Amino acid sequence: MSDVFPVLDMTEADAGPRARAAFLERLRAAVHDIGFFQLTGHQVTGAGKLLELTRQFFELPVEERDELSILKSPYFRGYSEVGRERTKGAPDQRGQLDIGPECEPYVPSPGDPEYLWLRGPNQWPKGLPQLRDAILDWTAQLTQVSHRLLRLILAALEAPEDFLDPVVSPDPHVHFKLLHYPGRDEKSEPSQGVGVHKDYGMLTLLLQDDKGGLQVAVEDGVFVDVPVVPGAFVVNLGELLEVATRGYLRATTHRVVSPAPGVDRYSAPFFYNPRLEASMPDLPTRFVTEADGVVHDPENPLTASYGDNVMRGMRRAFPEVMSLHHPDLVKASR
Ligand SMILES: O=C(O)CCC(=O)C(=O)O
Ligand SMILES: [Fe+2]
Repeated sequence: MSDVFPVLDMTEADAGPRARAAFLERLRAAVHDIGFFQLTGHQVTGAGKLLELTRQFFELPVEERDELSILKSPYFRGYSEVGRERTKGAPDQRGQLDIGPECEPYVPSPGDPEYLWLRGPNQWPKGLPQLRDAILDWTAQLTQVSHRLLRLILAALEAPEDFLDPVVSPDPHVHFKLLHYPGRDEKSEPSQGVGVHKDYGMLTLLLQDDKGGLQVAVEDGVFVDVPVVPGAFVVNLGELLEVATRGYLRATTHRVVSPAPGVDRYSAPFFYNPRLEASMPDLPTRFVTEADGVVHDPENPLTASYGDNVMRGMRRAFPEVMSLHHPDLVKASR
């Protein structure tokens, strides 16, 4: 399976012109052919500690986790118990903690774009005080790696490396989740850890433990397992890069199958996105002329506006947060 998901060593991009050219060629093939790869040589530290803290978070007493319930946050931040988040209308069998850039509480004014509700504070567990610093350190490191990787993807497409800098600078709207997939019930069929979807933004860097369960649709309805490569991030592209290249860059559909009974899986995806207010420009690359065009899902029409896309995703994923905190927006969309 390692041929399906290439392993790319980021240090090769800085190992002289020949190694760099070979790296960029492999990167271009990966982001065009499958839209998923494994990234090593990223120099990020703290993965073991973060996975251990993730496990400890989900072992906190349920009342402590519920204190951080996402239902308390108009900003879509906090803890969701198994079954709260929905993908294509069906409940996902995973618990999660949703985190975004740390901001003061922000209340948009009438007439402001709805997506400004995504600005606000995170909720942190009192019983695991180390978690906040570990996550802020992790997301700062991953923001840098993602930015380097985005520039390498642009270089691989023979576009100016800094072309997307104004879209992400100075404050990309990063999104981070801690995830716990409990084992399925003894007698049930493999169940929806997370349902079939594409990611919204530009790049996802996933840290996973050694249990596996992430699957990618290599063709319609044919899913293959993503192997566990110790020390690597699983990287995939989000819908905005697909839109910006008329489909040359692939945002590939994926899902997670719940672990076997008695097995717990932990993972932590980091989503690298534009600034909330940014619109995604078409990428100036000759490769788009070879592209087949974006396959639009009529149930999820995409626009170039990151904020609008992500807010639409939040409406679907967290309908209770919408009806509790944003009833006027629910009414407006009917
Ligand atoms: O947990 C995983 O392996 C993947 C999670 C995922 O695809 C997502 O949250 O968008
Ligand atoms: Fe995903």
